[in-house]
Amino acid sequence: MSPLLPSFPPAVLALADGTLFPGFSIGAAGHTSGEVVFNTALTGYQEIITDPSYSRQIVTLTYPHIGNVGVNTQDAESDQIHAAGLVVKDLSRRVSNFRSESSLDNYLTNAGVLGIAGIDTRKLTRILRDKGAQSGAIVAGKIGDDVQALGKQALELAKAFPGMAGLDLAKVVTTKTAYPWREAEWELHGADGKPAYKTVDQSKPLKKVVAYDFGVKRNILRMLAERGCELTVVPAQTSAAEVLAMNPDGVFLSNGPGDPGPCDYAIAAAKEIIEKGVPTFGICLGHQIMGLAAGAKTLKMKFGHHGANHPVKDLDTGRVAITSQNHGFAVDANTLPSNVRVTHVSLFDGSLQGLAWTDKPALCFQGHPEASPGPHDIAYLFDRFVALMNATKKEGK
Ligand SMILES: NC(=O)CC[C@H](N)C(=O)O
Repeated sequence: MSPLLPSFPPAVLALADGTLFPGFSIGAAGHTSGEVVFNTALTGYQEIITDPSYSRQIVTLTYPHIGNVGVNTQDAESDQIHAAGLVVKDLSRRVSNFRSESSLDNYLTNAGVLGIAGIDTRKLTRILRDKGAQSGAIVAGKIGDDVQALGKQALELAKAFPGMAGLDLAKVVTTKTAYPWREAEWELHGADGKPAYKTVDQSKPLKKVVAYDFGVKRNILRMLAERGCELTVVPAQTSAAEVLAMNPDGVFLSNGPGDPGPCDYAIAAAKEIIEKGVPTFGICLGHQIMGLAAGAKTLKMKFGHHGANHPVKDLDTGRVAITSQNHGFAVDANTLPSNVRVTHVSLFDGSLQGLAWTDKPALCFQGHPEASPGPHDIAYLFDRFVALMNATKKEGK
């Protein structure tokens, strides 16, 4: 075991295929299970584990040195850690960053979330890449605990986790009540190095946007607000009638965890809103829900896309964008109706990345244009949504 963490209690990660990875417990003690996925981003561990789309997933970070910049209040993408567990190679023993408020280890512990360090994440990633994402579990014990017994328990839990297919988690992680959002992007400046948040610029023509929260990341809301959107964030199960009664200029469907297939309430709402001709934009789970609303099917990918370096081609401009990705399901390109066209494809595996409706003001993207973490190459999709709203005559105006 890694000599770097001699004073940490033992923990074992088990995969459902029977592979055991003994390591050291970081964060909370106890046990957790979920789908084990790997993320190849080099930065942004705090944004990753607080992304609600990771609910019920144990995230392996392939970058080997994690925790060195600590954690802070501003970089959380939601109000809690959503990943079911965290797997790293080396946990940085020192935290050094002017924005750091706490260590990753403490952050996990305070949130009651388990992590495991000292794992050969390259070996683990090769298994997940070759066999596909699979169920797994972490059991974290106390110093002196029998590692074999921990492993046995972890394997039982791993085998008992049913997998992500069929799981509707959007309605689990969504906000309970609607709320307004006015915070725009932030900048780092000032002697204290604290971020300064901008609010919606009232001098620009404002757009009223209703945002469905299926597990929304804050930076999406900020990037929409930055572009003059006054947002009302609504629970996942809000009906189309309620949304349309707000007379929005546009509707946004957020990212979120789980399988899009069982989200029948959201698929029905998206269908009605798109058919009404209200400009609609979806990201990740929102994109999948829009695809299902159009009559297409979704499929489970072998190991999905989780990272911040995924090349995606814009078929309209021919330009390649390096994008952030986090999804395990995808819209099946072979099932698209004739009024929906493919706008973006992944240059890693050719899978479908973006859609636009030919007869309605609607578009959606499988990856994460808000990045956080990741490059901003594809942030122009937010501008396209605003342009769609500008080009669409609102009923009654
Ligand atoms: N980031 C997301 O919205 C993920 C969507 C969906 N849960 C998937 O895994 O494909």
